[in-house]
Amino acid sequence: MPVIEVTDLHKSYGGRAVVDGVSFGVEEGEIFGILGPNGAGKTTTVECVEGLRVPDAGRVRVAGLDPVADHEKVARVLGAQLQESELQAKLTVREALELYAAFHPRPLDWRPLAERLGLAEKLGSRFGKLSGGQKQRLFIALALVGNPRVVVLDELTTGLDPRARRGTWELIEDVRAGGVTVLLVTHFMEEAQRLCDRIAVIDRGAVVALDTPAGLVRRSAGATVISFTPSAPLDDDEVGALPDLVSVERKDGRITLSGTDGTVNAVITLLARHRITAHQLRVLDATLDDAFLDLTKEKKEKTEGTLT
Ligand SMILES: Nc1ncnc2c1ncn2[C@@H]1O[C@H](COP(=O)(O)OP(=O)(O)OP(=O)(O)O)[C@@H](O)[C@H]1O
Repeated sequence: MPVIEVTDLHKSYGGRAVVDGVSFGVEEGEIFGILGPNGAGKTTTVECVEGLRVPDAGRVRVAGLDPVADHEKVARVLGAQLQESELQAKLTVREALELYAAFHPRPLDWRPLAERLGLAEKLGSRFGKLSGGQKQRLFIALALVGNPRVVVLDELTTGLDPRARRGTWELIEDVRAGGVTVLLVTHFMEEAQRLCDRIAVIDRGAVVALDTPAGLVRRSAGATVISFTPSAPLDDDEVGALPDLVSVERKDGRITLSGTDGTVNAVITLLARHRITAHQLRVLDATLDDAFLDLTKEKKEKTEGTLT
């Protein structure tokens, strides 16, 4: 049974549906990502999972519990990243960690957690005096200190420098290795690709795709791009007839085609048949970025610059 179940969730603000029939299930021990453009309804969805918002319709369960009706029980199994307004400016880092540990029956030892998140030097500092990245790291520590069964991380590493970001990814991988289920909202494709077992892409309040990161990339319309400068002109009709062709661009004698592996093989066969040499040949696989842009219907841009 999934540890998080969201079924046909609906939520409107002022008559405008921002979550419009979202369903997904997260298995125990999974890292499940939610990706989507700004305003897609991701935070609203996870806040319904956390019991911070009351759904208009639909069903949400965390470890079999209703996050609204069983809020206190859910709070014992679920750790969530706080919003800045939820912590008093005068609280020190140590006090915040001790306070949040005290809320839970079997908390983690907060000292190694603070050390791991680079907060050991800041234990005596007041929350209001921390930098944005230090606050963010404290929020991650507070989400984990209760030793939760499920942790919800909304924009986990936003505002962190690259070293802190990588350290946080390793921490989350270790947390998962300990059996914790992670629900992660992110805008960083590298983060989603590295951490997530499965990803739901939400656009305009609805799940438009749910798959593994590799599965999402495979669905991308122009999953493979081949670019080259032919030694002699290529016939338009023959290019247009290539299998699985998604787009063709010609610029300054260079041709860029997107399609599948089949398109690439057919181009190579076509070139060989006409004894045309492909100068500066480049073949690129699509990334999660490409899949995201395709799935959320934004204009995909594969420029010459990215290929050379
Ligand atoms: N309390 C509220 N009252 C009115 N509208 C709201 C409220 N909270 C969110 N919204 C609106 O609902 C929509 C979805 O917001 P939500 O925060 O869920 O999106 P998101 O996908 O998390 O976006 P982002 O990536 O920008 O954080 C947005 O248009 C937002 O302005």
